[in-house]
Amino acid sequence: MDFLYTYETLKLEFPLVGPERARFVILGVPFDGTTSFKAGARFGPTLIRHATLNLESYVLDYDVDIAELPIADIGDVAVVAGDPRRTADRVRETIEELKRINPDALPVLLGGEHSQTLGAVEALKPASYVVFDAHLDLRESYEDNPYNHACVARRISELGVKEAMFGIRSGTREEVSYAQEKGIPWVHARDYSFDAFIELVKPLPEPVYLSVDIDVFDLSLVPSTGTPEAGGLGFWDVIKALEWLAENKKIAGFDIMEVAGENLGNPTSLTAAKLLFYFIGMMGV
Ligand SMILES: N=C(N)NCCCCNCCCN
Ligand SMILES: [Mn+2]
Ligand SMILES: [Mn+2]
Repeated sequence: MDFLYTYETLKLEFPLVGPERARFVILGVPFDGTTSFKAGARFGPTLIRHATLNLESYVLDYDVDIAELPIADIGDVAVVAGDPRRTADRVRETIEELKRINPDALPVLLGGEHSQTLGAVEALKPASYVVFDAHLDLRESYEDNPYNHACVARRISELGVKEAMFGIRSGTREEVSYAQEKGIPWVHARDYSFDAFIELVKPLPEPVYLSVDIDVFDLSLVPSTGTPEAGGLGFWDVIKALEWLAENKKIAGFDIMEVAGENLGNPTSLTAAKLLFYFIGMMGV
């Protein structure tokens, strides 16, 4: 099966299936055209796939070997350099193609800038958007571009998708007012607790699109990301929250975004790869 806009990349090390038969379909989005601080998100998908080589496919916690699950990797989207909107259109079209041949497929995006989550949300039309992020991403526009990574949650909210945000520790006064005006709940990283998480996600309508901007973690875990911020969440905080969602909500799609760097095996990619295996493992139980 060929997709219009994707090309082949490094694969995971265990046997994969075709996208027609897969339950999990990995898609890389190596875009970093609007990155404002640290470069290198274009290498995110390759870095994450490479970092998986370090991991056992058996996830101890769930007694699940993800090598036995039907996973496809359809490669990376060919980006339109410097154009987040046209690249996100390609993400949307690729996911639409995928859903036509396999309506049950769960897209798993590896990024790449957070701007590209918009394309996945447009394709999947979830009722809710749950995001782990250091940043509110609610700007009307940033650096003259409404499709900049710093605006993605704003664009998604304008689609009428209900949102809830966790691990936040950066935003502007305007973003905070917008969240307040629209009733978008968010939990500051320093106030984060599992109970606070449950309280906000329980009432959300399904299906839920789940997005992890890797910068939600404390920067000691993820130094290589576009806009790193001190004071973030721990690895198990996020895993525990995802486990609750996997158990209690229908998930439309999942992504791990903003992984960057130029060195194979960097800590950020290892954090992202571990998160990827845990997510597939918990969904595969
Ligand atoms: N969603 C995001 N990653 N937002 C952060 C955008 C960059 C803000 N830099 C502001 C620097 C002011 N000196
Ligand atoms: Mn962020
Ligand atoms: Mn973000």
